[in-house]
Amino acid sequence: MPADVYLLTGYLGSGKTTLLQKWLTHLRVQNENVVVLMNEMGEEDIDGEQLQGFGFPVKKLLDGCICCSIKGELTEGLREILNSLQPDRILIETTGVADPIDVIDTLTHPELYDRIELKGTISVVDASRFLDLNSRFSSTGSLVKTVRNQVKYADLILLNKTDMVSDEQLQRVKQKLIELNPQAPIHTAVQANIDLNRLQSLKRFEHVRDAEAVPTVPVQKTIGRMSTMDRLKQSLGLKTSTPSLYNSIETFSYTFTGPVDEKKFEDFLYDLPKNVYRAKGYVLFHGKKELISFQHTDNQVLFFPFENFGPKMVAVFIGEGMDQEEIKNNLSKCYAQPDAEAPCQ
Ligand SMILES: Nc1nc2c(ncn2[C@@H]2O[C@H](COP(=O)(O)OP(=O)(O)OP(=O)(O)O)[C@@H](O)[C@H]2O)c(=O)[nH]1
Repeated sequence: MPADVYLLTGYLGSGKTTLLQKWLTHLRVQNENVVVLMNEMGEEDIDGEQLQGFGFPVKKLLDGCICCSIKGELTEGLREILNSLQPDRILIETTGVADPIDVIDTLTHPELYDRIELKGTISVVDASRFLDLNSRFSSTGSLVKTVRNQVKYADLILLNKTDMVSDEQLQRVKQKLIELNPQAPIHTAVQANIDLNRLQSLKRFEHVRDAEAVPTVPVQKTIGRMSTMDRLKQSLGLKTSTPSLYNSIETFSYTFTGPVDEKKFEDFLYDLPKNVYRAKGYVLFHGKKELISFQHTDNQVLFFPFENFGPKMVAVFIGEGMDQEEIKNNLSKCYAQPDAEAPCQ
């Protein structure tokens, strides 16, 4: 029996790991043989730590994007998983900047054809940022394209973070999603809450829609957007005319040397420049014992106590054209505690 494969896509910080955590909790109860394959940019594995403790093997492909630079490693990684673990299901979480079309291309490769069955692509969309990311005026061309492809090639759209938008904005986002992908059902959610049986009964190119959605216009999805010339150029190691977003996205990490001041660190994250698209990691605050998992997107900063003390105290930054020195310099100012307040007279 081929293993069922589900592809989780969606822009940086949209809620993919949050969904995965819920899904794994559900699958654990069902006693299934599941393997998670995670892809993160950069050498530090932040999301993988969040998936420990579910009792399933988590395989990691770090420091590259499975849609382009380490595409070969995806095929290799899958082959290894199939041979050694013989799973019933494989859940793949892509990086937030992966173009799903290239990953789908790999998953439907003849070599893997009879060993896996791609059940579908689930796209997690951040309702609070989608319109902005989709705007050609505020995003780079390659970013817009990736964000759109993440929606276009989805078999199910999880419209997440609806707690952060008004009803009016939510309707505008939905309208845009339907324009991009009239076929995929849209599920609105907070904290990626969805009936998980819906995910598991997912079918590629399904036509089921929410009652509230407008009538659908069937479209033919195509796989492989690269031209023959580009494929030839790529096989020769030459630059193609369709550079992926990954080409311009960079990451760097910073290892903390001790605890930082909570307020200063929060301000530092809120003040990160716009070209830092995502920051996440683990940190210790002065006067607190537990490790904190922090999450930053351009409109949200969150701190959660993290019970597992395993991970390193490290911050990972993802963006374009980032001034690393400036960011590290500002971060180093967070170590000092503010002077104790003068006692009232
Ligand atoms: N306000 C709000 N926050 C959410 C919601 N869903 C997830 N989050 C938070 O958003 C942050 C990012 O969520 P993740 O699940 O890590 O996002 P991701 O897509 O896996 O991020 P990357 O892997 O870095 O691309 C976390 O701190 C979540 O707790 C939601 O519906 N509303």
